[in-house]
Amino acid sequence: MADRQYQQQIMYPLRRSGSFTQNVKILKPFDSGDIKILLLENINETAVEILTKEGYQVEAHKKALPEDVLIEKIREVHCIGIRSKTKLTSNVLREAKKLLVIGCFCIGTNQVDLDYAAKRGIAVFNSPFSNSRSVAELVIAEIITLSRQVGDRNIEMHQGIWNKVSSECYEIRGKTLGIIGYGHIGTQLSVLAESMGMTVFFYDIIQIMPIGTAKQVGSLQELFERADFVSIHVPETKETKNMIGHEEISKMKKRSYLINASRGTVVQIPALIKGLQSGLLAGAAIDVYPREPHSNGPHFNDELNEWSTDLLNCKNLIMTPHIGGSTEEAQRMIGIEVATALYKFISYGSSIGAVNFPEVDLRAIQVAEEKNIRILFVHHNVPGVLKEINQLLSDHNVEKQHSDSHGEIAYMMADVSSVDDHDIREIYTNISSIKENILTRIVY
Ligand SMILES: NC(=O)C1=CN([C@@H]2O[C@H](COP(=O)(O)OP(=O)(O)OC[C@H]3O[C@@H](n4cnc5c(N)ncnc54)[C@H](O)[C@@H]3O)[C@@H](O)[C@H]2O)C=CC1
Ligand SMILES: O=C(O)CCC(=O)C(=O)O
Repeated sequence: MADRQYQQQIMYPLRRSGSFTQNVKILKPFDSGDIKILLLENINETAVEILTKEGYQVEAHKKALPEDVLIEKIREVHCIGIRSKTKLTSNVLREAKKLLVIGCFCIGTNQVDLDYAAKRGIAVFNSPFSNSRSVAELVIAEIITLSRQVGDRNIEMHQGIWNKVSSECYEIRGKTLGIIGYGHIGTQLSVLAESMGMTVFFYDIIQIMPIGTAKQVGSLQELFERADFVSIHVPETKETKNMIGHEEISKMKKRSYLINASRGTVVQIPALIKGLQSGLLAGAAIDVYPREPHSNGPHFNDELNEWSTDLLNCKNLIMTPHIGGSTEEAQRMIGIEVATALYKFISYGSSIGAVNFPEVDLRAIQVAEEKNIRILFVHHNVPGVLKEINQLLSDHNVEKQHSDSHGEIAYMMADVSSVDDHDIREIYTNISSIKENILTRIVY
């Protein structure tokens, strides 16, 4: 058996995936040794299984790591998987000398410095909608719970207090829901709310086709004037930071309800507390906070956020520990989806679905194409680079090539046939010496 074929079949026997046909060649990296993966924040077991089966070394932790430990560990790994708590700032990423790819096992990617990662040639993947339904269902539960003051009755019963009241307890049928951010979660919520007899209005910065009989409004002001319940489903951006403060809350209908399961920086909590204390708001539900603890335990206090005690003392306030997407179904789906994107990028170079990177892919190399190699080249997006690379490859047969750009960076994949083992290093050295090179890899 030829040496390369032997390595692929004997040394990498686990690197097989159900999504690949038998004729597809299992590729292995040139010159990067064993691939090490660090998974944090209790990422679902499905991801651990998929990545281990690919032959990678997987280290999984249940919690987020303190920044100094994170920096220590990130220096050694090719891939890191996180959820919403781990902050991958430029300070942290600067230390990541071997890092190829980041997997956000969630929807939000605001915890990662996406531009800095791209400039370093590090692709970032997320799971754009696998937990959307879970968030929407939680919000529906909260709308009913707030409307019936179930949270307060539950606390009282746990204290042995029987307090049977109907004052200010309502059905949700016939009430109006105002959704801010009509994306994956907002639209799911819209459908569920309408099926329970609510009228839905939404505000979004882009024009969106309404689902069912929901209607888009032109301003937040209009939404606040109409809505009995306001639920926020925007990403964390410069524009959404502190989006809801005293001024916005004062425009909401008297005795309305505010729900935030988006990001903790979107609602100014002191303004929310004031709205609840003054009686303007009849209740609120909060799943996300400006600062969230790194691990489970008794960490939610004034040291973490200075207003915690005031918030905890508010009436008809449901507080949950960022569990909008925390269901078995969502976590399983996210585990499969993100882990699959990660191994396809690491082993085959496909960047389809990356959030900060040009999306490039090539059809698979077949087992019969024994001497084919795949060049993966991330470079600065300036004129003349492709000419240079194609000159370097002019003595070889480029079977297929795909290139695309995203802002300042570009990514090229090229499959080259009939390359002898001793030529691989030379190709690698030549390409990675191009002035505009950010990151060159070869898999074969
Ligand atoms: N609590 C939890 O566990 C979870 C929280 N989330 C958060 O929810 C956010 C939304 O998730 P998806 O619906 O999947 O996102 P999405 O990207 O599908 O939809 C977001 C919508 O917000 C709109 N938008 C952006 N900026 C806006 C602004 N300034 N004003 C009004 N609308 C604006 C966008 O145009 C888009 O239609 C995520 O970015 C994440 O931060 C997501 C999943 C779970
Ligand atoms: O489940 C998580 O850790 C984070 C969920 C979330 O906020 C997201 O998907 O953006």
